[in-house]
Amino acid sequence: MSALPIFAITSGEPAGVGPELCARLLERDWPVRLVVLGDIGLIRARGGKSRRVVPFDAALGRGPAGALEVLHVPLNAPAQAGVLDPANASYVLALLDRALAGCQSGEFAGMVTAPVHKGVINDAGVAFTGHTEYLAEHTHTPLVVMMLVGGGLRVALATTHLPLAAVPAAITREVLEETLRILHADLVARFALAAPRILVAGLNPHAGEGGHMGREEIEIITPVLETLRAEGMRLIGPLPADTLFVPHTLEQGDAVLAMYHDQGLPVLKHASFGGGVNVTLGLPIIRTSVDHGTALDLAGTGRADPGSLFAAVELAIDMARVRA
Ligand SMILES: NC(=O)c1ccc[n+]([C@@H]2O[C@H](COP(=O)([O-])OP(=O)(O)OC[C@H]3O[C@@H](n4cnc5c(N)ncnc54)[C@H](O)[C@@H]3O)[C@@H](O)[C@H]2O)c1
Ligand SMILES: N[C@H](C(=O)O)[C@H](O)COP(=O)(O)O
Repeated sequence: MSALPIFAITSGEPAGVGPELCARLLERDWPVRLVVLGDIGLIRARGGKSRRVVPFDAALGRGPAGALEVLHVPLNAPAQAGVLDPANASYVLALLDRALAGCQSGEFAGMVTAPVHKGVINDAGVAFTGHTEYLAEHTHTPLVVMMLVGGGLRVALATTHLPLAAVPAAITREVLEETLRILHADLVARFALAAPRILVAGLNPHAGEGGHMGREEIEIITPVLETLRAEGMRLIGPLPADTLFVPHTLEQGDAVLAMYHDQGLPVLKHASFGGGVNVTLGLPIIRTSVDHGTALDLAGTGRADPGSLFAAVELAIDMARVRA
């Protein structure tokens, strides 16, 4: 029997829903080998006593049938559901570091991340804005693109986790052009779209109303679109963001590029929360993630929906196949 590709699943913030959602991966038969990274005692405790949770054995070509394999990374401090503890921030980051190292070495075919709590990592003294930026930095990738997939939509972002006041200055011609190049290239290479059509949002209300409500569309966005169209990219915009997401317009594109986090993600999450997937484009590895956060209010209750984690695993597997 040939060895199965292994995908690493980081279990994320130990006070959140990540550990119990990872334990629920047992509910399905997967066509690949899944290895959850986390404290094995925590995964067992949050998954319920009857769950079969076993240590990961790298020497095996396949994991034991009907069991969930855990690559044990010890907690720094006991974890209590719903209660954040900065003492475990370095544990959360160690999960990411181990998964990334495995992806880079070829041990893992990709990584899927359960949610982390950005605030508690910062409270522990580590500047952290998200997996997206962390993985970019730790793979020395100058620019990556966050894209969420769900509800029949693909929504990518020109800027990610930064204060709204900092958004306009962050959208330079260089950043926008490179963002569109990454988005286009990965839609081709990882989503099997031969000639993707990308709907590009404006930044300002009504896409600036001809310059009367902001000039970024005229000075930044339109010149970049013209440059890239001349190379053959199929780009539509800049479009007013309020009507970009109406069905008639969405039908004309394969993906949307929104200018900032809360321009694009509320629409996507309204359409698919609990079943959406967050993908990092432009990385040298495959990384997908859930569309939700740590849900501290649900942690330990067993009521959190595993749908987004399942969809994230499925998408990572699909992306690996397209790429292979
Ligand atoms: N992929 C990630 O690591 C990721 C994604 C989003 C948010 N976050 C982080 O999570 C933390 C909490 O964020 P938030 O409170 O804004 O969002 P949240 O997604 O944790 O919670 C928002 C609401 O959705 C519910 N919810 C979340 N996941 C659910 C699930 N699986 N099943 C059923 N209901 C679910 C919660 O109970 C809550 O009512 C923040 O630090 C945020 O930055 C992390
Ligand atoms: N922006 C994401 C969302 O709203 O779902 C989330 O914060 C996670 O981002 P990272 O994948 O960078 O952690």
